[in-house]
Amino acid sequence: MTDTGAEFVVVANRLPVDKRVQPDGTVTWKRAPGGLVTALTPTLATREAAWVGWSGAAASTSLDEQGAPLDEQPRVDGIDIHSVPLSSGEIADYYEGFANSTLWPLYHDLLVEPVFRHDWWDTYVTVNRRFAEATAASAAQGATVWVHDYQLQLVPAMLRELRPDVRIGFFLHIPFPSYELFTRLPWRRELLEGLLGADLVGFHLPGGAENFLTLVRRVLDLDTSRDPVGVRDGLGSITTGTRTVRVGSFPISINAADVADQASKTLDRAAQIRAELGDPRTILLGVDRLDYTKGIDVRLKGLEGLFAAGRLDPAETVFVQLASPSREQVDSYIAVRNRIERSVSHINGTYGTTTSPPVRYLLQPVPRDELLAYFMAADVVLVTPLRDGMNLVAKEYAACRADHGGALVLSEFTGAAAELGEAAYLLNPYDDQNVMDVIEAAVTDDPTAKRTRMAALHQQVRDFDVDLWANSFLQSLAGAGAANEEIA
Ligand SMILES: O=P(O)(O)OC[C@H]1O[C@H](O[C@H]2O[C@H](CO)[C@@H](O)[C@H](O)[C@H]2O)[C@H](O)[C@@H](O)[C@@H]1O
Ligand SMILES: Cc1cn([C@@H]2O[C@H](COP(=O)(O)OP(=O)(O)O)[C@@H](O)[C@H]2O)c(=O)[nH]c1=O
Repeated sequence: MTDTGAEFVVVANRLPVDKRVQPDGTVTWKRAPGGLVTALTPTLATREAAWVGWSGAAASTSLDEQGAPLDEQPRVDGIDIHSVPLSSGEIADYYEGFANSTLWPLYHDLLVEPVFRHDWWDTYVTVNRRFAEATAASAAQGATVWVHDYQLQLVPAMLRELRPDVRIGFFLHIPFPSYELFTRLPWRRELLEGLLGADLVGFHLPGGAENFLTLVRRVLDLDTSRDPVGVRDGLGSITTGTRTVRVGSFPISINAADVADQASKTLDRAAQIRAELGDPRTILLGVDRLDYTKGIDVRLKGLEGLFAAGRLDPAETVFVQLASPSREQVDSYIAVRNRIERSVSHINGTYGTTTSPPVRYLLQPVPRDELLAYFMAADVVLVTPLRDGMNLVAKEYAACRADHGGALVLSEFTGAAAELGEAAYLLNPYDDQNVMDVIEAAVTDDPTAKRTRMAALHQQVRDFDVDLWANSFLQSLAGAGAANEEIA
């Protein structure tokens, strides 16, 4: 970053690092897990960049030995970090409240009932303004600013007011709902107007982009394009005052070559994992944040059904579920955790022995190398969300398997299904019978057929990687920004 600000600024709810304050007051910053962080790391490595976000902890007033405030702007892995402080009340009302108890369930097809509270909305506005102000202070003249996700939908308009000179892109990582769902929001106009501060608004899938165009047309009465939106191409457009906001579909991906390379170094550990699990005939694997959207209970129910019907032998099958704790103070997350843990106990109590339970469940974040070793050890990976914006786990598994081993079971209701659906074992998580049939097929299918499918999956993620995602978005943003600057 120069003295006058960074040329490229990422703005996201989460920093790509976690802040830890030790009992002696020492502060350390550690890389944090999560899809967005994983996806953007390679892009940032090639740019002089700043990242504005929240550390994940409540703001403290900790002082160093000289009585000065602890540094909230470290440089980590070559990125200038600008930490936006949130109080514990703001975490409750903005993050756990409006973001994850209102918007998250509403945008994920009402899998749980969204809560609409005006005090949460007020805090969402306050926190979005704080993010916009921190961004305005960190961006160089004419910088490119990339705002991410549902937690920050008001930032584009707030930032444009503070800094009309910068180019603003916004990308939504979760599904964008239909008119019928979105218009339940008492603040529907404000959220749409917030997004329209951007030069380019991006979604994973064309369907999200088209929902947005429809909403802007019907709620705000603005002129929009009506043609179908393409993938990385065929942008939609909205005319607002003298500006044109472009709207597009940019499916996120991963650094597949890097994942394949790292995975190839984990083969000894993968063999050890198989041995530690008792060398079963089949290892099934799930890897998720513990979220009700991920359908962890769907796969447990399917597995139980297959054991009960004698279609899979629990003595020869181990299902490993790696679950990373998430949003642990939110009621719906406490409820899904209880449901999953009851189901794991029930299956192990019914179909296991004291020495070989068929389900192994870990409620801890798993480091990357260990995760890749599990992918290499697994015969089948189960990705069964009821709804998911993309799902990078599915793409990471495909990238790992350069050996064309294993099989991917994938829900139709993930963004990833749009690209991987033909070669994966696709299932409908709402259909019990289909869940059992598809898991059974992925376990028992002819090995040659499985290898053909995995070869296609692997090639897909190699061809459409995260650089393509970032470059296509940023190129479209440059075009959209330049067109608006010409008019201004
Ligand atoms: O920050 P948290 O509350 O701990 O949640 C972690 C992230 O979850 C969501 O991820 C989404 O983005 C992925 C990458 O595009 C996508 O594959 C996945 O389908 C989405 O659910 C959320 O959107 C992020 O903001 C969170 O940081
Ligand atoms: C459970 C777990 C996951 N990871 C990594 O986190 C991301 C998850 O991304 P995805 O798009 O599948 O879903 P969300 O963003 O969570 O909604 C992926 O890169 C995983 O490899 C991890 O590093 N450690 C974990 O324990």
